[in-house]
Amino acid sequence: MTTVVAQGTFDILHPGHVHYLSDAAAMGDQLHVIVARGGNVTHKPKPVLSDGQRRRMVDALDVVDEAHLGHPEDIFVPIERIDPDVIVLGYDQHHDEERLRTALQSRGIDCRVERASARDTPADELASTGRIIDRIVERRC
Ligand SMILES: Cc1cc2nc3c(=O)[nH]c(=O)nc-3n(C[C@H](O)[C@H](O)[C@H](O)COP(=O)(O)O)c2cc1C
Ligand SMILES: Nc1ncnc2c1ncn2[C@@H]1O[C@H](COP(=O)(O)OP(=O)(O)OP(=O)(O)O)[C@@H](O)[C@H]1O
Repeated sequence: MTTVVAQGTFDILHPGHVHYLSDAAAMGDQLHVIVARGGNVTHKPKPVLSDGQRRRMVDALDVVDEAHLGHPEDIFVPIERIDPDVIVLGYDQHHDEERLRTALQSRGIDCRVERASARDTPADELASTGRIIDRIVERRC
């Protein structure tokens, strides 16, 4: 049984998220997803939706076995509990794979780090939370 972990903010689900999570699920038998706490999202605007709503929506996806809210302070606490064989990063996520491997080793966590593939977005789709919000502002405000 290969356990896989994916993680992200997942604010306003879109086909890019489905692609990432399907790719991650295909790398093992069981997919656990860690949903970032809004308070820890500092590299882009804070999520619009609450921590609980984002977790519930990810948990409802077919490819996901279980979605967990992230830890408020220590990102390795949920990893230690889930004990994955593989962590799959999104194709464009800012985390440095080598630094993550080193940090996992120093915590005594034995797991691989992989990257999901990118996806070509069809012309009629918006596969970006930021772009969906821009479209809403443009059309509804
Ligand atoms: C292995 C790993 C575990 C993580 N665990 C948590 C966590 O427990 N709590 C949290 O708030 N963020 C956690 N994060 C960080 C968020 O998921 C991070 O903000 C996310 O990578 C943002 O991605 P996005 O910009 O694609 O949404 C973790 C990141 C990694 C790489
Ligand atoms: N079009 C896409 N193709 C492949 N993966 C994607 C795509 N869109 C998002 N993802 C993956 O899902 C992860 C989580 O997405 P995230 O919550 O950051 O939303 P986002 O839509 O990329 O956000 P924003 O557009 O506001 O930067 C991303 O880091 C990325 O790896």
